[in-house]
Amino acid sequence: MSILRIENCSISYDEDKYAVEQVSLDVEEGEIVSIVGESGSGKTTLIRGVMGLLPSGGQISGGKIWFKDRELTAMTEAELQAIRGKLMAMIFQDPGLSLDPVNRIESQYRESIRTHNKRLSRDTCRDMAKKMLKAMHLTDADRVLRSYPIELSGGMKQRVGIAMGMTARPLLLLADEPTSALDVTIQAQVVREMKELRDTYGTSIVLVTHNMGVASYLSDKIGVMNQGRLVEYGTRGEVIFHPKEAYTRSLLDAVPKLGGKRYGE
Ligand SMILES: Nc1ncnc2c1ncn2[C@@H]1O[C@H](COP(=O)(O)OP(=O)(O)OP(=O)(O)O)[C@@H](O)[C@H]1O
Repeated sequence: MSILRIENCSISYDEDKYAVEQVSLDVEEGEIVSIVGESGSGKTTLIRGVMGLLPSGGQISGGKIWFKDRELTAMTEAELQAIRGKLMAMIFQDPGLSLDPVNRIESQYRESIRTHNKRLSRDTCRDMAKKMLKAMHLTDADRVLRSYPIELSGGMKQRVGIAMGMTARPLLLLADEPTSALDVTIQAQVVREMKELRDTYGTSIVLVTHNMGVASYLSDKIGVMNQGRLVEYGTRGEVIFHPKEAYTRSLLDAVPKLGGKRYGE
């Protein structure tokens, strides 16, 4: 069954220009879909539109978005809020920005869990947090929980962000460039850990990235956006090895080769 279905969706900030134009795509249960494209191609706008979190001035000007059998584009803000964070979570590019610098990780984590489960005890919240932090390979979870954000590295903060997003076991995780602020080695680890989370919990993931290498490693399907349009959409194998569009080929050609190979095959 589709977890996310986007049908002919257009999103605009100005009346006469579309940031996203007539995009349609399907994300199945447990599937990882990457949306690739250059800066300004509309990737962030598309996933913010799915979450109902467009910046002011942005609006869905056409089409429909479905989460399972419920139409998101017909929901009130209160209905969307009930879904956000619980069934559908979003992770942002800069892990530092979503954490409050003056509070320890544990209290922020607890607050995020209690948004949807008000009655859970401190101990229960702590156990839930520790379990998910360990799943993200933060082995010294106690120390992480005691820390302030400034005491953690960029990679650790991003793992905390992903763990927090995953604690409610959402069916869909939307991740906007979740690794691009990290250095290359840490990036590869975090990407691998996201894949493990999908394997463990069956979460569908939509990943926005400008990095075709990351998309190729992680995805079941890849969508390519150019100037607001989804110009290519298919399985990883189709898009990487048999791209239909010259634009996709140009993105593929830009991926650096490692040991004469680009995609580890
Ligand atoms: N808050 C906003 N107000 C007005 N226009 C915006 C706003 N946010 C984005 N846009 C415009 O919408 C288009 C798509 O931008 P978007 O940020 O979705 O692209 P992107 O592919 O995610 O780029 P990046 O990789 O740089 O984040 C661009 O033309 C951009 O200028």
